[in-house]
Amino acid sequence: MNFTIEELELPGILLITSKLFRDNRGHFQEIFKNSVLNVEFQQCNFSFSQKDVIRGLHYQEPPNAQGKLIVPITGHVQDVVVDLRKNSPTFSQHLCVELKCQESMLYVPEGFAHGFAVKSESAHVMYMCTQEYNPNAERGIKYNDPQLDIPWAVTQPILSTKDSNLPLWQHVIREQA
Ligand SMILES: Cc1cn([C@H]2C[C@H](O)[C@@H](COP(=O)(O)OP(=O)(O)O[C@H]3O[C@@H](C)C(=O)[C@@H](O)[C@H]3O)O2)c(=O)[nH]c1=O
Repeated sequence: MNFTIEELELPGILLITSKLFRDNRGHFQEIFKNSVLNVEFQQCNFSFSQKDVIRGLHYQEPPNAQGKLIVPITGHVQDVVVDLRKNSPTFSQHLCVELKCQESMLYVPEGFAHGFAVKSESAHVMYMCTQEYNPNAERGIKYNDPQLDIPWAVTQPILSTKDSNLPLWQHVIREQA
């Protein structure tokens, strides 16, 4: 078995490591195997970001909610998830996980908002999604929402205009109630 999987403090969030096979050419690594993580993916994305970028916090509304396998291809990111599952004992709680290329990946099931901050000079991040992108279902929460109080590793982030204007947690929850 080339993988180790550890469920973290928020139920359903899986930290995944995969064995690195080194040889005289370089190295080889498995990223995903259906027998290890029994998830069906519908889309695969790839983004490049410079240091101090924060992307997030993003999610899609059901029935377009996405589970995501986050794979840093280069660099080092602080990955952040927020539990949006109303019936979850950890509803509204967040988790920050350090992800380094070749060392760690994260599986984030449906029902979480997701984002990351780039700690290295740059980072290429690939992520596989269980549902296709749907701009009408796309939602977000302001990364620095005071109620969520996430200890971001980047204090003066580079953001997209869209992410600078995301609503606060209290408005998101009110809309969903
Ligand atoms: C996410 C996405 C974006 N796009 C387009 C929309 C937009 O014009 C451009 C850039 O989109 P965004 O600014 O939303 O990209 P980005 O901020 O990188 O969005 C991503 O952030 C991370 C944290 C996630 O968890 C992802 O699910 C996704 O929401 O790409 C697609 O065509 N397909 C997609 O699947």
